Amino acid sequence: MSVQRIAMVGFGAIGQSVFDLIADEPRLAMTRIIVPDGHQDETRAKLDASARGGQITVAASLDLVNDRPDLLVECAGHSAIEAHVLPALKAGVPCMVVSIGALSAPGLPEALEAAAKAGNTQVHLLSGAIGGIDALAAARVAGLDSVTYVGRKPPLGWLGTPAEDKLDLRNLKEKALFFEGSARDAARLYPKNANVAATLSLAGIGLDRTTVQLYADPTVSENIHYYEAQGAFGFMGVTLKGKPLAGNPKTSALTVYSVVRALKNRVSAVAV
Ligand SMILES: NC(=O)C1=CN([C@@H]2O[C@H](COP(=O)(O)OP(=O)(O)OC[C@H]3O[C@@H](n4cnc5c(N)ncnc54)[C@H](OP(=O)(O)O)[C@@H]3O)[C@@H](O)[C@H]2O)C=CC1
Ligand SMILES: O=C([O-])CC(=O)C(=O)O
Repeated sequence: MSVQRIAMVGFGAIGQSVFDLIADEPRLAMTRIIVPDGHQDETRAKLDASARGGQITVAASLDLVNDRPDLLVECAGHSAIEAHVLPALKAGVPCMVVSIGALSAPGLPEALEAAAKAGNTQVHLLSGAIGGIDALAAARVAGLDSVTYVGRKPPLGWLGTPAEDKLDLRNLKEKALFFEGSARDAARLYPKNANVAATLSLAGIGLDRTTVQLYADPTVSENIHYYEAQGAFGFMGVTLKGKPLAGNPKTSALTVYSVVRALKNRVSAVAV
């Protein structure tokens, strides 16, 4: 299998961990890291400290002419999908996307599909912090009746969200429900925590029919995701207790491993 030249968008908690974990795979060559203007010196310094930085360009945008990647990996956020993923797809570069919550914005899933079709390529929506997406998407083939999702995180994982207006997060003593509604409303109100709800919706029965409950829980240290699906296939219930990443407590470490798995599968003789 030939070496894959990879451009990665975002060098935050996920991007840096992915960079470290693919270091031992010579067929995955990171050639460009795209970060916002003003972050380039800081990113360069981190790369130089890693001893692998010499071959890598740090820039604010893609160069599809002189430095065309074989693959683009997005680990950044909503704006990166519009700024970098859509143009890469249109130019025929396959893309992997981790900011799935962004796809709850009206029109964005359709825009991604149109861009991939225009470039005759594919966008891979990664499973990120949740598991069982293969089974859920397969179950959809026979028809799903319901998908319900319950998200539970330590109170500080909800700082900076509207949960702060409903709960005293720093002094919470017991588990508290602060949102109940559709995945569409969950994604609108809690966009930075909407990745799992949006992933389940895309694999299952859509944003309006997927029901969501969100809890802050001072008794847990993990990000706990539970969902149930019912349909012609039978029933499934999945619990995932994800340890948070040190660099960002809102993000489960499993998200990083899902990116690494997808990248390694691209260059492995056997993909699993
Ligand atoms: N699918 C899933 O299950 C999960 C998905 N995620 C999503 O993954 C993404 C990354 O998460 P995480 O690494 O924890 O977040 P971080 O905030 O730690 O890192 C994101 C980085 O991307 C940068 N960035 C933002 N926009 C752009 C852009 N347009 N171009 C280049 N760089 C950009 C940010 O820069 P700056 O600091 O300047 O904004 C920041 O450095 C988020 O969208 C998050 O919601 C997270 C967890 C689970
Ligand atoms: O657990 C995670 O990494 C992220 C999460 O809850 C979400 O965005 O839905």
